[in-house]
Amino acid sequence: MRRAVVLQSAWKIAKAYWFSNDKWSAWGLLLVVIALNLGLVYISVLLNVWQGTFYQVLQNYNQAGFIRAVGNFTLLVVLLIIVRGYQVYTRMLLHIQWRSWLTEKYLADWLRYKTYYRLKLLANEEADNPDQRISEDVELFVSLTLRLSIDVLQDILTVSSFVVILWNLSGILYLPLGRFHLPVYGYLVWAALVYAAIGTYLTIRLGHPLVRLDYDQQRYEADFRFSLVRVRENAESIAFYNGEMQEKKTFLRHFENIVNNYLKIITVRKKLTWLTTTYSHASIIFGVLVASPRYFRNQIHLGQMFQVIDAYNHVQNGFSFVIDSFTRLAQWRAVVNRLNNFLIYMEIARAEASSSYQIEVSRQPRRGLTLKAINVFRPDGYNLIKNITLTLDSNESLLIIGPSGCGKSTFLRTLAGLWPYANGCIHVPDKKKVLFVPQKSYMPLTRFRDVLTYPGPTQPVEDAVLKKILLTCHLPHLIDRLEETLDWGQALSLGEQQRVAFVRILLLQPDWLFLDEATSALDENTEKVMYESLPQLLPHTSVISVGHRKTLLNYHRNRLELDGKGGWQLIPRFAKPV
Ligand SMILES: Nc1ncnc2c1ncn2[C@@H]1O[C@H](COP(=O)(O)OP(=O)(O)OP(=O)(O)O)[C@@H](O)[C@H]1O
Repeated sequence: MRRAVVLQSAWKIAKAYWFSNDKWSAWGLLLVVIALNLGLVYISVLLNVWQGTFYQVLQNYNQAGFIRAVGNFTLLVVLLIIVRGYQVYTRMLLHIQWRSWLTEKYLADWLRYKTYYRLKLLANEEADNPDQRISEDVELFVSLTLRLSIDVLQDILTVSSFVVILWNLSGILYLPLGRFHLPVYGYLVWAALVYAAIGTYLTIRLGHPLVRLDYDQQRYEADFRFSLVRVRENAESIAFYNGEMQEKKTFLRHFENIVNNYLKIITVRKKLTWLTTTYSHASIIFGVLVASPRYFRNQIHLGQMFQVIDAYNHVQNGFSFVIDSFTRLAQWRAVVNRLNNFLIYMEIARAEASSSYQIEVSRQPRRGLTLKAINVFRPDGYNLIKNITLTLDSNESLLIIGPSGCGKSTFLRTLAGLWPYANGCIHVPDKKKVLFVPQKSYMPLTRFRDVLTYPGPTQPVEDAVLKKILLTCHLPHLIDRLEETLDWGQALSLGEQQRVAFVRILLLQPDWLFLDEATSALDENTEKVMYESLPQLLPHTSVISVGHRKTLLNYHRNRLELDGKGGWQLIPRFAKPV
């Protein structure tokens, strides 16, 4: 990204907080930090003046002046310690307030309109590892932005104050030019400026590759972490396949990227360290050398000589801000780039895939579900289901069947509003509860009671009700484990998890229920019990299922057959309701 674009993007990310509802406390805290910084600069100017006095009283063998100078020094240092402590405290307070606000914003954006799901469909590496963006990158952005901006401010203040001191101590230097002597005002300032400009230029040239390398390093680290997490999540499946060697290869491939990139980073860092060490050490003697002509001509005394050296160092440090902060700046650019891309891809994911893909959803007082000219596509544009039009009254049931890969699950995703690659019209009944149940339901890491009521009941569910439903769903052995917290997704068998999904259905009592192979792991008898419990306990619920098993035909009155080439056929009322 170009520099202007980086600044624009950083401003876009930062602006939201500084103009949010929290803006008054943010600006207030920032003002306090700035005031404390001003205080620190002022104290360092006083310490510089103190140096002049101190070395002069030493040179003059003035004991009373010496004792007074030691007393003043103690006072100044105590003040410095107190101000510095508060400066660090307020700066960190501002940091955590800003980070909290930004994290909440990113979390809300990521979860809004199912963006977390849509981002996965984009399958773009720029939108990868949202966990890293929200945890690490937000933290880095806040800490680096504060550090860089407050440091810049402090450096400008320091440089301005000490330039005045240096200017006053510089006097006029006469440069011999043939028979003339050219007067140079403030030569100590110009010398510092030229010295810092050369150092800055060299550092930028040398350190520039770090921007890309730091960016890649963060990405490789996140990919490596993610590959480890995947093995943890799929431990059993990998163990059955004896896939350890394959996994090891994947880990090492990701880790190799980390190492290779790191080697490139350390090569650049080595050169940069040579340059910055040379630069900072040379600057000490450079300051003395530049100030020495005036000292040896007796134009400044020893105290002023030390004052020049001290002021010179301050100005040097101020100018060399880019050098000291180069790696930080590189990191900051990379973080701004990543966060900006994340924002852009979240917006893209939320937007329609394209204007040709648009599902129009209207809510109607009628009780049935109507689909008009619905087309469902794969992301590559292949038309999975063409022009489907049908109406399903409430209390009806529909089974969707067809060969594997023909688009049954994708059709349900379209009806749920998750699938962006579709067009047509859907009229859905107004104010009705709708529930979609996938083949493998999500089991949060929480108490079993909360797993059953996920995503959270509007009213607490009584134990007696829970126990009764657990019995209905053939889960009697779990009745005594309601308070237990476990990784239930790992602990329960797939069949048990599917029965947990039925517990949720019976608790939620939806008006429209969509089941995507929700009984595929159950034996036929248990499947029968589950399906038969629906009309008995939820007589007003319309059920739409996807499945392969012939037995499912017994529990649905209508059938929709997909052929995988776009064709479909509705066979109404082929079976008796159970
Ligand atoms: N996120 C995706 N990216 C790319 N292609 C996808 C994605 N999701 C689904 N598809 C493709 O869309 C087609 C339909 O998939 P879908 O899961 O709907 O089939 P299905 O009929 O439910 O299959 P099965 O009976 O095996 O569960 C498949 O070819 C699949 O590869």
